[in-house]
Amino acid sequence: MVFSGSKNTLGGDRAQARAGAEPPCLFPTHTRRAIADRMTQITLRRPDDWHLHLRDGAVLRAVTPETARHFGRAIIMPNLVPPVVTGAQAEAYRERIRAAIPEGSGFTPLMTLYLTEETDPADVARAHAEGIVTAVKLYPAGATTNSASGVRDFDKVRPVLETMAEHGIPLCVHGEVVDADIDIFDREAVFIDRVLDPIRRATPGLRVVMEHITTKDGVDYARAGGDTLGATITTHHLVINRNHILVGGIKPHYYCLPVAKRESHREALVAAATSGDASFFLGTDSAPHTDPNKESACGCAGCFTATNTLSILAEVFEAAGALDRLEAFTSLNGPAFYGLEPNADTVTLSKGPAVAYPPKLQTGDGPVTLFDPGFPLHWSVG
Ligand SMILES: NC(=O)N[C@@H](CC(=O)O)C(=O)O
Ligand SMILES: [Zn+2]
Ligand SMILES: [Zn+2]
Repeated sequence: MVFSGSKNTLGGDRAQARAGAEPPCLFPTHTRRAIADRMTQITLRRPDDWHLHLRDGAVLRAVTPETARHFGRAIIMPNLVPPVVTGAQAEAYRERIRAAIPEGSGFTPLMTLYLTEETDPADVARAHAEGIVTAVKLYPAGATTNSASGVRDFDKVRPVLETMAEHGIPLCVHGEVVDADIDIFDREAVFIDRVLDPIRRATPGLRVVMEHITTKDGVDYARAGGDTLGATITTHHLVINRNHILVGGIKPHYYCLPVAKRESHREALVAAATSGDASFFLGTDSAPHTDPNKESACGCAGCFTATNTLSILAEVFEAAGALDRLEAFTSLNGPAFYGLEPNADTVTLSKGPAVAYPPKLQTGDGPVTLFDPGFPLHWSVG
């Protein structure tokens, strides 16, 4: 990562800010201004998104350019209707995505298979060996959007998981139990104890990504999990807690799964994302639903963040005094976990007057509201 000033300059300023001291006026005004100006740009290896929903049809065509504009690669979620369950279906879906990528973009979709109790281990191994599929996605049946075909009996998928461990194919996990007697705010923590930990113990070597973690429990488990365990964190879970959804009237555009938790959990997520720890990397979980499907008596879960994610993340990292660790989270830790090189090219973020994003993305199926972080965004990309 290149700050337009040196890292030492930034570190020095931060140390002074912490000590409450004024920066010393050792430089003539024009030199000081030049240093300040240089602090307002950061150049990062081009980010990747390790958890993304592109959907299909008209929505796919509308949202793909939003991600392709800033990101080098993305792990594409397979929860279409019907889901992407075979290598052949993943290959066909990849073609539809490629057709929606704007001319001249270097964006690469990395495909996943939707794990079912009928998944054929040989098909998974073949699709991975042929470079069609990067990972396999585990949805507990009923846990989230389009998860009805997911797994009910985890013993039934053991042969697939063993094949994946053998071939180094990562398992991406939506980590929530679905038991009616488990409170929705506890479902992630209970999943770790009852499902995830037993799966990892039963299948040593299996590489697992805990997707979109929302709790301190998730942070602690991922941090202690060693080289075979990683965790993605979304943009929106770094910004909102459960009050944002419920206080002052129900806010459907802040409803996603796993549902945002209390503030102390959000703080644990920010601490993890900004720590530089290689266990944690960006997976936006940008999940477009059209407004009528969100603003409904039974609204869909998902926040659409592809368009403004990098601007929001720069604000979050700046507020945490951790702009120098943004690149690890967006661009380095993810490729390292997936055994890939970081992107060769870069993006530059510049700080200036507040950037205005249109509140909605228009699609052929209707408008999709962008996630509103609730604070002004001063960092723009490009
Ligand atoms: N995160 C969400 O709230 N929704 C996702 C599904 C998922 O990632 O669980 C979706 O597909 O809409
Ligand atoms: Zn999920
Ligand atoms: Zn998702």
